[in-house]
Parts: sequence; structure tokens; C-alpha cells
Amino acid sequence: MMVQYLRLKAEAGSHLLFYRMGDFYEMFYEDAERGARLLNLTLTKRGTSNGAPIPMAGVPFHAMEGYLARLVAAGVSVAICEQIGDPAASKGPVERKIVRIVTPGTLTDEALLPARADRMIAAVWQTRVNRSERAGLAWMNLANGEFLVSECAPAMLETELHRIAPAELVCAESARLDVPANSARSAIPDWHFDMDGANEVLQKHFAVESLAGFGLTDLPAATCAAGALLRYVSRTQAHTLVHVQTLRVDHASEYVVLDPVTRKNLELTETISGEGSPTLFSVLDHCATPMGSRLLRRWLHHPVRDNATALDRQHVIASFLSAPPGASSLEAEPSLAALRRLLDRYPDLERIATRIALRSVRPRELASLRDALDLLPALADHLQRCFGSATPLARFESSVLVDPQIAQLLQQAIDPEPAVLIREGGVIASGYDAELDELRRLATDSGAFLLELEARERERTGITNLRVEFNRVHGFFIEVSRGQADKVPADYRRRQTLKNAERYITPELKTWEDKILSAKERSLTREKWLFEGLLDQLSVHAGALSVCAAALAEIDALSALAEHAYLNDWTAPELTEGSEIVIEAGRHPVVERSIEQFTPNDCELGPQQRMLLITGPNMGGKSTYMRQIALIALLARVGSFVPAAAARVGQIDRIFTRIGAADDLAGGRSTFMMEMTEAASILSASTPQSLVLMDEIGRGTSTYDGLALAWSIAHRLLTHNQALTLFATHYFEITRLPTVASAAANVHLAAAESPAGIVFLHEVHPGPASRSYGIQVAQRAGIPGAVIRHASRELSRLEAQGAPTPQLDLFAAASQAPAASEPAQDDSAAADDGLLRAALADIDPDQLTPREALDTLYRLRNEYL
Ligand SMILES: Nc1ncnc2c1ncn2[C@@H]1O[C@H](COP(=O)(O)OP(=O)(O)OP(=O)(O)O)[C@@H](O)[C@H]1O
Repeated sequence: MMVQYLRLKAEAGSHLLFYRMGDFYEMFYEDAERGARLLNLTLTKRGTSNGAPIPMAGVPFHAMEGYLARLVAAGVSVAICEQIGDPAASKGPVERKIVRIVTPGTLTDEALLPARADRMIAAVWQTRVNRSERAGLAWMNLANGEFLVSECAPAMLETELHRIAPAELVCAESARLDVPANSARSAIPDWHFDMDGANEVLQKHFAVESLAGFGLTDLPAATCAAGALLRYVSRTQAHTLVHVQTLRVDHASEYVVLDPVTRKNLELTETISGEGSPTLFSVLDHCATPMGSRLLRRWLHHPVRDNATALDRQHVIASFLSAPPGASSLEAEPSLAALRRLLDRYPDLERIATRIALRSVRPRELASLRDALDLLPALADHLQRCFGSATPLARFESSVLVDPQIAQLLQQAIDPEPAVLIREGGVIASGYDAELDELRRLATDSGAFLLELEARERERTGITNLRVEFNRVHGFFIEVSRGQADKVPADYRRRQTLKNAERYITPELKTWEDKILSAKERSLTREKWLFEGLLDQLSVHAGALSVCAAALAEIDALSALAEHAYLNDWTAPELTEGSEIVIEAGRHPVVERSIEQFTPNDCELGPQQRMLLITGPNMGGKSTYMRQIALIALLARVGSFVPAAAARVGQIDRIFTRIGAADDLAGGRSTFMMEMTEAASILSASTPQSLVLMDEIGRGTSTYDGLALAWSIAHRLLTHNQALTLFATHYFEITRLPTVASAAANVHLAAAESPAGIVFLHEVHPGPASRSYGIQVAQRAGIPGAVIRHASRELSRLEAQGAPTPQLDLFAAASQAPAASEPAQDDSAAADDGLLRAALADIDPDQLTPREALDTLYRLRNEYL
């Protein structure tokens, strides 16, 4: 047996091998030690190898899913090996085979998948294309069959990986890659990414002669990644990936780019501290179905650049909110509420459709599919009746109506309340198959048949005390007392002679006995066979079911957004082609839900006013204001309504954020270094169509350095990048920027002092702030009174001395008129000078090749001229 085990283990490679032995899955050697540690199992021993005992640990077969879930959550892959031979018929160990491999990114089991989030698997391959380095990406959502590819510059790889957020990342053994924090890494041999092999695997899977139809001609790196991924995923599944029916090129340029830092800072689906709520997704997710929730999550991570796509969604939401012709707008909600109630009754059709294709669907899922299909006509009718067929909703009507034959088939085939597993029987409805009905009747109604047979034989033979009986040794027999034995007909065969009686069997009873003794077993076998046949018939419709599921998910996500808009008074933003974000009375979508009275604020960014310099006291609401503008812009680009009285949002290519400060100790970067790295990427990549959020840049170093950097960064963003920028700062000097660059404007968060202390008004007013209120905020935070009094005395002393540092004169100077433009320009020139000197000091000319020297010269010229 160990020889067989070692052969299978070699096949399983680095995956844990679950080796089926009777009612257990056993692990041996290092697998046993690792499995026991991860799953908290008892480590035992079995036999010896080279004189040493073999470690062993096992899990009961019926509890396997729970253990698998824990292993997958820990990023461990498991190869599952089943007994496929007949133990009774085999000499030596029963034949066994690895039937599937469960990896973090290739799950399709209901129990192992998160309901309201996708689990992607991605592959990456970097290669040189036309003398420049390209990163090819392929990713698959096995639970719905989506298969996508894209290519990008290596510098964008991290951003792309965060957008895709794979649970598992497949890469070449030789690749040096930073894998996103939540991804498990799986290394495969480099040659799996070979171009010829990739073409072959993909062409074979899609049964095509060329991949040109998929638009892969100019994407060699992505093609290699797709081939390797398809090969990897196929190996993990017991069945072919029939539901992966197409491959789509996903152009990153279709979406507003959000780098990993921005996704985190905007708390789209995860808070900064890693919780699931409160986030934008958690407040918006009113979806009735898991597939609707997953789609909404995907949308929030993929705001679109194209107005048409966003407007199409917005129009559907508007249709949901518009009342039927002639009715008042108050009636909109009830018909929307009725729709939401209808959606509540739908199961996860998307995943059921996939599991039908993968033939791993459970009986109860088919029962819920049957019930759901029954509801579809009512849903289509509701859409038509309440929202009218002339609206953008009409496009869903044909997709949600699937062939009624599927519903009919399921009605006939599946028991009203089927068992959990097919192996238990009780899944196929009675009346669907005459033979199954007969087997079940035999297995359960044997008493009636025996009584009927006994009565018939008594009448036929005239033997009144004839009895039909059963015992374990002889099975069924007809017993006749010895005195009556001469009356038995010729077809009676003697089975046993007792002292006072004879026992017989008849051909009819023998046939019936054979039938009944195996009836249970045969009814189970027949049921399995019928179930397989049913899956054959259903899998023909898996594609149509997926289309229906996608339409339902979209209706669900859009009606959830409509409901949120209705309940929270959101409005439809205007989407324009320009570069602008104009918001009237905007609110923060998450914060407005958590506090009683949210103060709305306006914002105007556009070609004439590209930067808002935001000042105000700590706790005044600067970060909230900046984030709400970014979230409103993002929601508009998702196609949602927005929390504002009115909004106009133009084209946005990227949203950048430099908010808050956190050390990246693991990455070896200090707070200041992180801050500057993020600022550097903003300066190098933002464009006039980008939205940039900068919160307190430069505070992580000495005041003069910080101020000089903050000034220069803001100046450069205004003059060079020309991005739409929200720039919050405590450096008052920077509020002079509008005097040198007219596209900048000052706003501040208002606060007032009352006898009870500082009152934050949270209102955005034009102009810079007049005071910092730092000491008052510190007092509210619970700094001891003695410290506060000491600080106040120090502040008065420093102010009396006449502002020795820019930091201290920050707000005191606010009431004075801003300085003339000359000195400010000097400031800017001085800061540039300092940076140039620092850059020159970093260069060691002796270490540069002529080419590098020339490049450096060009870079410096571009940056400082
Ligand atoms: N517009 C608003 N209406 C009502 N409350 C608000 C508003 N904006 C912010 N707040 C409240 O004020 C708190 C502090 O806001 P925020 O963190 O944005 O201040 P801040 O100015 O960025 O502070 P710091 O400078 O210390 O980072 C928020 O948690 C929120 O409860």
C-alpha cells in the first residue's frame, strides 16, 4: 500500500495528499505532521519505513469539507485521492486515484466559497515584447466560468493584481514577484508558460484554429499566462471546464485606475484596519442574492471611464425609481420594494449553473433552481408591468426567461424535498421513472406483496394453512404442512424439509426475492443513473442559466442601488466629457449613515480651479470632505446615484490618495518614506484627468523640509500634472499658493469657540482657516489639564516671540493678506533648488554608463526646467 501511496504522493507534489482509507482520509509522513499542526489533529503512527515509524493523521470522510475549508483558508492546497476499485474484487491495495485538487483559487464547492465575494485565480508571466518588458495576466473565476486576460507595464502589475484580488496567484518558479497579501502563491515550472504550449492548450479547450478571435494577437505575455492558467486549473478539477466558454481581453484602460493604496484608503470593501464594515460596500449592499452582492462588489472596484456604460446603469436605477405612468413618485418605492421581495426568493443561480456544468450540483440546489425558475415569469411580468418595456430595463426581459422545459423537467424529476446527497437516495421524484418507482415499492412495500402472494397461492393450491415466510439463511419460502405436501403444484421447488413441514420456492417468489433483496441497492444505483441523466439534460442549458443568473445579478445590484438612493435621497449625477468634479451639497456615503446630522458641502474642481487647498482644525472634517468627493466621483463612475443635491462628474483616468500615514515595517519603509513613495508615484503618473487626494503631505519630517516638500509637490501638481487635486494641509504657507498659481483656491473647515470649548461646524467655507485649535482638540481628547495649561502658556510665549517657525505662525498669520507673489515664487524656486541639489548629490558620475548619464541629464532637465 505504501508503494501506491508514495506514487500518488509524487503525483500530488507539494499539495497535501488526502489518501482515502475506508471511512478516513489519511495523511502520512511530512503531510501528516503538517496536516496535524494545521488542523489540530492527533498524530499517530502506522508501520515503519527504514526502521522508523511512519507518522499518520486522518480526518473522517464525512467531515472532510470543514477540514478542507480550514486548509484552504490557510492557503494550503489539497490533492484528494479516492478508492476507485472494488475492495472485494481487488488483490492487494484497492485501486486509488487523485480525483481532484482543491486549491485556494479553484474552489467551486458551496461550503468552501464565500457567498458574497468572488474567489479568483490568476497567473502572471513577464516577458520581453518588442524590446520592452510586459507583464501578462490571466485570471479566472471558476465559480462562474469567467476567464479574462490583460497586459500591462511591469510597474502597473501591483495595481492590476490588487484590482483582480486573486485568492491564488500562479507564477513561474523563476519569477520574483510580490504577491498581494491575501493571495496564496503557487509556483509552476517555467515551461508551462511556453507560447506554443499555451496556444495549443487554449485552442484545444475552445476548439478553435486560432486565438485571433479572442483578440489575443498582440498580447503574447497574456496568452502565455492564459495557457498556463488553463492548464493549472484543468488539472485541479475532476471534470473538464465546460463552463469556461470564452476568453475576454480586459483592457485596464476601460476602468478608473485605483492603486492598492487608494483602494485601501477609500475603504471600498474593507476598512483601513481590514474589517468588512463599515465600508462603501457594506452600506450599499442591500442585494437580495449573493450573486447581486458579488456583482456590486466588482463594480465598486471597477469604476468605468466610458460614460455610456455608467449612464446605462444610471438609467436603469432611474427607471426603478420612476413611478408607472401617471402615478406620483411616491408610488415608486412600493413597486421597487415588491421587486426586492421577489428577488429575495432567488438562490445563487450563478453558482448553481456552474455546478451543473461541473456536475457537482447538489440535489437541494436543483430543488431551489426549480422553485426559482417557477418565479421567473412573475419577475419578468413585474418588470414589464411596473417599469414599462420602453425603459432600459427591457433588455433584461428576454434574458430572465429561460426555456420553460428546464422548469418542467426539474418539476418532474426532483422530489419536492430531496435528500442532501444523491448517495442517500430520495432525490428523484416518484412518477419520473417507472423502474425506480417499482424498486422503491419493492424496498418498502414488501409486506403487501407477500400477503397478496400468500392469498393467491392458498386459492390456487387449496392449502388453507400455506404461509409465505422469510429467514436469513434461506430467504423467502412457502411453507406447507407435511400432510398437505402432496397438493403442491409442479412449479414448487423444495428448498428445505422440516419435521412437520416442507418449504418451497416458486419461480415467481425467486424472481421477487432477487428483486427485493437488491431493491434498495438497485434503487440507489438507478437514482444515481437518473441523476446523471438529468445533469446531461440540464448541462445543455447551463449557458442559458448563466445568462439568466447574470441578468438577475444585475437587476439585483441595480435595484439595491436604487433602494439606497431612494432611502437616502441620492441623485443622478451628470456625466460629462470634460475634466471636472462639481458637487452641490455632497455627503460622505458611509459617514452620513453613522452620525445623526451630516453637514453637506459643495466642491468645484475644473479647468479653472484645479486644486482646493483645505485647511481647518484637527477633527474639523478635512479627511471626510476629501474622501466624500472621491467617493462621489467613484460612485458616479460606477453608474450609481450619489449622495448630493446635484453633481457633475467628468472624465477620470485615475484616483490617487495620499492619506494618513502608516509604517511599512515589513517592507522596510518608514512613515516618511512611505509618504514620499506615494507622492512620487502621484507626481509621475497623474494627469489632468486624475483626481488626487493629498492629506498633510510632508508632516513626517522637520517643519522646513516638510513645508518645502509640500509646497513643491502642490506646485508641481498644479503646473505640471494639472490634476484635479484636494490638498489638505496644516502648513499655512501653502495657502499662499493661489497667489502664484490661479488654478488653486483656498477653502477651510469652519469651527467656532464656545464657552464649552471648540465647536466643529463641518462647513466648508472659502479662504484659509484662521486658527488651528490644536490645544482645544487635545483637551477634548483627554490630555491632562496641567499639560494643556502648560501648552497654552508655551503657545503664548512663542507667539509673543514672533513666530520662529512656519508651523507656529501657520494660523496666526491667516488674518493677514497673503504675501505677494514674488516671495512665494522665491519659495518655490528655493524648494526646487533644494531638490535639485539633493538629486545631484545622489549621483555618482563615476558609476554611470554614458547612456545612464544621458538619461539622468534628461530626467533632471524635465523635472527642474
Ligand atoms: N460634514 C460633516 N458633517 C458632520 N460630521 C462630520 C462631517 N465631516 C466630519 N465629521 C465628523 O468629524 C469627524 C472628524 O472628521 P475628519 O477625520 O474628517 O477630520 P480631519 O479634519 O481630517 O481631522 P485631522 O486633521 O485630525 O485628521 C468625523 O469622524 C465625523 O464624525
